Amino acid sequence: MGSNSVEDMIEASSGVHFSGFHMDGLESKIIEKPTTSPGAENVHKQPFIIGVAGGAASGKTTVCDMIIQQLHDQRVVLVNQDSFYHNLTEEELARVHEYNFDHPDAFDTEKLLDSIENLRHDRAVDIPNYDFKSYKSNAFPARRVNPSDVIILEGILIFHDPRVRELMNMKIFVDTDADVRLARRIRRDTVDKGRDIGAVLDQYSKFVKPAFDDFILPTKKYADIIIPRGGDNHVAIDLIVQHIRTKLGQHDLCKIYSNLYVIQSTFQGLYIQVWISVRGYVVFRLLGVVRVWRMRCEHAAKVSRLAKFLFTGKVTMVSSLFMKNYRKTSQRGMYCYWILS
Ligand SMILES: Nc1ncnc2c1ncn2[C@@H]1O[C@H](COP(=O)(O)OP(=O)(O)O)[C@@H](O)[C@H]1O
Ligand SMILES: Nc1ccn([C@@H]2O[C@H](COP(=O)(O)O)[C@@H](O)[C@H]2O)c(=O)n1
Repeated sequence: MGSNSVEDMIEASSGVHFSGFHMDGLESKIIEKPTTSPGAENVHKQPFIIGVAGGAASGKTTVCDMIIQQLHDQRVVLVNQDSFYHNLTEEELARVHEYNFDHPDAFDTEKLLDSIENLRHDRAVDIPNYDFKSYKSNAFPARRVNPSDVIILEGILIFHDPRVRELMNMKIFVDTDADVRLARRIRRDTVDKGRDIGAVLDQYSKFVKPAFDDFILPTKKYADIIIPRGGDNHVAIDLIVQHIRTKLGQHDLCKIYSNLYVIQSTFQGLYIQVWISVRGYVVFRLLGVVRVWRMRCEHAAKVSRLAKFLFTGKVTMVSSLFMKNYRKTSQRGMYCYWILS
């Protein structure tokens, strides 16, 4: 029996309204906890925040650019941790070769947090344009950044502060060999920044390498994904982009319905794999295709019975869970609460 005919039968028998929302590749995983349950129209839309860390010249910016290019149908902004370097005092400027730009204290993390908080609350922010030559964050006009669907936070120590880390929906660590990073750094700092090669090597051995070992490498454990070879790793980047798209699908639902849960499937190989409940609406995955069915609770019982009939035995637990939930719950809004409790 083809999937369309099954869906048609279910739709015909239950009188459900098919919203037409597709989420291919939805995973069976809890993805978001509800906090409040305002009406769908009033729910504040939260951006999907991706953190990209890794050593200097590991290819973080390159990886971010590739991700942004591939996510061309999304509104994405890139916020670089470099923009939040503290301005140096006159004294520090006079002895700049003794300044450690690779230490967590070199960054104004409070300002970074403030900017992200504003973006998360739909407010545009001005991100400083850091100048590596003058060591100033106010040498150029700031960049106006508008709230977006996706925010990418990139920087050597972007995983260092737990408050920043906790804002991230996905964490990526770009893992490139130290000798490759050093070779790129020498070229970049001498050619692009006009620095003396002796000073570049001194800075590397005095600050960059120790800080990598002490502060950057220890944050690798927070990464959800580690990309070896940075931008050369097209397979990893393709997979990440695919994953972001999937997550954005789920995330969009969570943005719309604040009390949405995706529940863990324990019935491997079943046709109905994932059940999500949204304040009286039901979303489920049927025959490998994820569809959002909008139905009232009274229709849910009919669909449950039909599913049980069609997939005899296979969906007993799901449907009984479903029925039990339906019977126990008189208020529509309580539906998903019961499933997880
Ligand atoms: N895969 C690569 N192959 C060759 N050069 C690269 C590659 N990735 C990055 N680079 C170069 O290395 C330097 C640092 O890359 P970048 O992406 O800016 O790293 P990061 O943001 O980690 O400092 C840049 O000059 C960039 O052009
Ligand atoms: N005035 C400065 C500020 C920073 N650096 C170095 O930049 C590196 C971080 O930038 P990436 O884009 O490579 O992540 C870091 O290692 C700092 O030492 C600098 O040299 N001068």
